Parts: sequence; C-alpha cells; structure tokens
Amino acid sequence: MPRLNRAPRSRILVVDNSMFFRDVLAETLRTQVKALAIDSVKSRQEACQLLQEHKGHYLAVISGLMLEDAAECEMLAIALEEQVPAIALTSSLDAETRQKVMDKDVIDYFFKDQDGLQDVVSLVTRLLRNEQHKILVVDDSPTYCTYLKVLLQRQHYQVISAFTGEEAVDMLSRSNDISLVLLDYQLPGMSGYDVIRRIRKQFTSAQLPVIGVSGQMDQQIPAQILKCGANDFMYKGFTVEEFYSRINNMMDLLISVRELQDAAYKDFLTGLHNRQYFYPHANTLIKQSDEEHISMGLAMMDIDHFKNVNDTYGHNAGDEALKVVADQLKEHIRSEDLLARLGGEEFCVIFSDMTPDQMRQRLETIRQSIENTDIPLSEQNISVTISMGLCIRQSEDLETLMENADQALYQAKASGRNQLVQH
Ligand SMILES: Nc1nc2c(ncn2[C@@H]2O[C@H](COP(=O)(O)OP(=O)(O)OP(=O)(O)O)[C@@H](O)[C@H]2O)c(=O)[nH]1
Repeated sequence: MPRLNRAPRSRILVVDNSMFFRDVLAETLRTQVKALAIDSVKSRQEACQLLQEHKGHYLAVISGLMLEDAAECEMLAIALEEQVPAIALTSSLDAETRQKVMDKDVIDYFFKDQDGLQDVVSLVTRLLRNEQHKILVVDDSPTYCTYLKVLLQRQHYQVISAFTGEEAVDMLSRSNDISLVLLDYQLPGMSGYDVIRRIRKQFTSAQLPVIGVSGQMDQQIPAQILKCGANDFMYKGFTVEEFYSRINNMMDLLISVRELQDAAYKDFLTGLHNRQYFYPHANTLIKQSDEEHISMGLAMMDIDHFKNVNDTYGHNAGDEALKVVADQLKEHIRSEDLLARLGGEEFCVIFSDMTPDQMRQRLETIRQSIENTDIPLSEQNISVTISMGLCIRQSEDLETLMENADQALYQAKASGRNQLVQH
C-alpha cells in the first residue's frame, strides 16, 4: 500500500443552522470515525475562521445549503475556493436545487435523515481510505487527464497519469502501489485493448481493476473492452455522480477482496503471515534465488518452555507472549524477507540477499531483544526466550531446507535453549 508523503487531513468541519442535526452528525462522526477531529459550527463566519485556522487540515466540509449569514449554497462554494471537498446536506432536493448543488462541484449530497447520517459517515470513512490509494489515469488528452485528476483528487485519491499505452505499461511494471487504472481505449500507438491485455498478463482483475473509458458512443466498444479484461466501462459523457459511483464501487470491491485475502493469509493472533501464505511464497523465493543467484537462508524459531507459560500463567498470557515475540520479529526482520508463524509457538523466516554473517547477527539481535522484552501481564511482567536453527541454502529444496533448520533448532533446544545453532 502506498505511503502518504504529507500529513493526513485530520479534521472535518460541519456547518449547519440546526443545532440538533449538527450535534447528532458531529457525535456520530466522533464515535464512528475516531481518527478525525470534528468541528461543528452554525454560521459561515465561524466556518471561515476555522478554515483559515486549520488551513490544509480539513478532509471535508459538510454543510447545509441555507445558513443565517450566507446565500444559498454559498458555504459549498467557499469550501471549494479553499480547496476542501464539500458535502452538501439538504432536507429536500428538487431538480433545480440538485443542479445548484452539483454546480458547486460538491463530492456528494445527502438528506438530513437517519440514512443520510450513515451515508455521510460512509463517505467520510471512504475519503480517509482514498488517501492511501493511487489511481493511474491513461488518456492522450492532457486536458482530459487533468479533468479526471481534479475529480479524483477532490475525493482525496492520489493520481498519476500516462499519455500513451506504452507509458502506462512501463509505469505499471515499475510500481506495485497502483490500485486502479482508468483507461481511454483510443490511444496513439499501443491501443487501449492491448494495454488491458498486457495488464492482465501481470495482474488479475481482482488485483488491479481497470475501468475502460471511451469518447465514442459506439456500442461495440464497451463489449470489446470488457471482453479484453476491463472490470467496468463508461462513456466520457458521464455525470460526476456516475463517475464517482463507478470509481467508488470498484474501490469497495477491491478493498473487500484485499481484506478477504488478508484474512486467508494472515495469522489472526499475531498478524504475521500464516502457513498458507508461507509455502508458495517460499518456493517463489527459492526459484528467484536460483535464477538470480541470490543468497538465501532459512531459520526455524521456537519459544522455549512455552507450555510452562500456558500452564503457569494461563492461555491468555501465552497468547500475549506470542504477540510480543511476533512484534519483536516484525521489528527486526526486513519487509523483503519472508516471515511467518507456522503454527503453535513456531516461527520461520527466509532471508534473501544477505551474507551468512548478517543472517546470524540478525538472529542474534532478535534472540537478545526477545529475552530482554517484558511481556506485561495483569499481575506481573514475564519474559520468554527463543531457540533458533539456521540453514544457509546451497541448492536444497524447501522441504530439505526446513528439515535442516529443524535439526539445528533441535540441537539448540538440546544444548540448553535460548541460542542459535547453524546446520
Ligand atoms: N497460548 C497459546 N498456546 C499455544 C498456542 N498454540 C500452541 N500453544 C501451546 O504451545 C505449547 C507448546 O509446547 P511444547 O511443544 O510442549 O513445547 P515447549 O513447552 O515450548 O517446550 P520446548 O519447545 O521444548 O522448549 C503447548 O502447550 C500448546 O498448547 C496458541 O495459539 N496460544
């Protein structure tokens, strides 16, 4: 997931002349979106003061259409001028008012009722989430790219653009943090169809969704784009509401798939990868190590006398110990190495591109840090130790590597525990 390179926007400004509605909305946001500070005021004047005071820190302004000291929809326009996305609140919405609201480039509008409240909370949660996602816009028209970029940035997405298919394919091959591609099918050089086919060789539709876009109202185009592997399609004449709905629906789907994958591949207690994740990825690393002549080592690690921890302090204390050990492992093992809890109190790590000395030093640091870390229990603090068996790979397959590391671990246990033995 891409890292933010700026401070996250951490405030929401609610502006409405109904104190009751304002309070209910502010309280709902405070309890359901804990990461945000909520400011709630009744007038344009107070809102403007806060916008200046916390310039650059508002994620959105949520405003009623009518305020005592402002013309209809004026607060929405002010938010836009301040480059803060605006969300409109209304009691009723006829076609004329809807148009006035949409003309202020709001990101959405909601009714002032129970459903509306929940919809606002969902949108705010989504805006926070969007900051973590990067969208690639591919279109040969710089004007159109800029238009899409502005719409997406208003929803706090990170946006990058490419003007040709070749450029898009190159960007995708170099970065692994793009969440969605918006692709014009008509491009100079490599066509949109070819771009989608290339993308699908590298990513499944669940890994990297593509929304095809066309300026031509030809009915054949959507079918062809979808058949090539795009997840969705829209004509360029879309309304802003349609655009946001399609993008957000696709992102919701992507995130649900990622959450399911995470749940399937992560150990619930420690947050480390589990066996299901470990084995295929370990085999990939071995293949890569052979092809690219990268050094590799595998270590099995096992908490000492763990049964005693459970028997003496209880199963919950045992769980706490597992979490503390896992946290130490996470802290000292690089993200490019493969770390997993294989089951019970047994962990495994595969180091790549490190010398045997560096692997031993890293494991020794982990051993010492675990020995010296307190596990806070309700009555007292305890600590545990860990034994380790390391096998530096020559040409062994995964099974043999693990057996060798296990034998070394067995020796570490037999020689008094709390130590590292190399096979
Ligand atoms: N609390 C807790 N205990 C677990 C979990 N998974 C396995 N265990 C316990 O881990 C203990 C493992 O004990 P043993 O395999 O006998 O080994 P040990 O006591 O660590 O002894 P040595 O490995 O020889 O140092 C058993 O008591 C299991 O019940 C878990 O998720 N939580």
